[in-house]
Amino acid sequence: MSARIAVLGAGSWGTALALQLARQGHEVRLWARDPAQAEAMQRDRVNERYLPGFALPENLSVSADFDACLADVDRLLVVTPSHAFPETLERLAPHLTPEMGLAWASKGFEPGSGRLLHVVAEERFGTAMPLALITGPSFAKEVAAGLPTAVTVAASSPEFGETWAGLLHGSGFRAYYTSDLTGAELGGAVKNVLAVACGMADGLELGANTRAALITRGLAETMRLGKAMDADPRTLMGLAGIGDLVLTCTGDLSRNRRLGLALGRGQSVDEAVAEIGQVVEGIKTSQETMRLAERYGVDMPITEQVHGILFKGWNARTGVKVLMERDLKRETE
Ligand SMILES: NC(=O)C1=CN([C@@H]2O[C@H](COP(=O)(O)OP(=O)(O)OC[C@H]3O[C@@H](n4cnc5c(N)ncnc54)[C@H](OP(=O)(O)O)[C@@H]3O)[C@@H](O)[C@H]2O)C=CC1
Ligand SMILES: O=C(CO)COP(=O)(O)O
Repeated sequence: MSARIAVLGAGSWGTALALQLARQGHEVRLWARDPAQAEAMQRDRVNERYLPGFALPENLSVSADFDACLADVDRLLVVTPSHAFPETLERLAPHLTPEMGLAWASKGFEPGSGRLLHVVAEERFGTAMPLALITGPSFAKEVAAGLPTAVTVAASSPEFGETWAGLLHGSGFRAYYTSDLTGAELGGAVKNVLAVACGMADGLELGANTRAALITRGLAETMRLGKAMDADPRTLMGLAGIGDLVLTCTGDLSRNRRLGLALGRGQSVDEAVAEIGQVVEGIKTSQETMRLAERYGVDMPITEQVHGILFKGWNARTGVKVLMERDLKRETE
């Protein structure tokens, strides 16, 4: 059944998900915070700034009027960068009802506290509010192009997970659902930090063995954190974990991987971020992941190196040496 859906955040991912929902026959209202951008998108029927080349269909409208976008909608989906998630919740609060429920597709933690976004939402709206996160290996450009993609919807109840999977599912886009919000959020956030590490190794031309080692040992440290935070390990072995980790560590569409590549080739963080011109979640997420690692007493050496390189002036080549010279240990501990 077709629904009226507000998508809040008109970057590359918000636009691609709005397109996918519109393809399924829903009436989609996309909110852009910049009035000039909203006007240009509504007029030219394309998101020239964040997702050029994909025509917006008639059943997708764009506006900078937040309240008008949310008036009388059946469902709403937040797709801002994670640092804007708490303020977006405050703005949407007067419109939100338990019948509507809250969904989001941002990947990251609350800045300054490291809290998972579902914990932030639960604290704001209570445990009766249905919550769902859309995550998994999904580059916006490929979804917009209609290339086959599989994601997972992690939700506070199987019914709400199935609802969102049903809204999105179709036209070569396959949506699974799960109830492990913690595992799904950890997988989607920490992989951005690990993609910076893989990009750096590739920028330094360290070869395919290094890349495979970083992906595998990166998964090991994510699983250690997941265990400490009661995530289901099967989630981290699925689309939200290894799936997104492999995509982001190896696919050059990844902004996090591209940041790493630039750093490995000797560019500064500021230069690289300016050149990418879009959100690079791994930067803030490296800080918050270190906060979580310390809070839960979990060893996360790759994350620690990325964080040190981004924030403390550590050297990327030295970082690899430090990782290689760690004490001998069992693989599976
Ligand atoms: N792109 C992708 O392939 C995927 C992205 N994601 C996740 O989706 C989230 C959004 O990323 P993405 O769309 O790619 O980012 P982009 O960099 O493409 O776009 C960011 C968008 O967020 C808007 N924005 C920035 N700050 C705020 C704010 N405070 N309030 C409201 N809007 C704001 C920007 O508006 P303005 O132009 O006015 O600055 C812009 O429209 C991230 O968490 C990302 O990890 C997940 C899966 C795939
Ligand atoms: O999350 C993504 C794909 O699943 C997008 O990754 P980047 O943010 O690194 O571009």
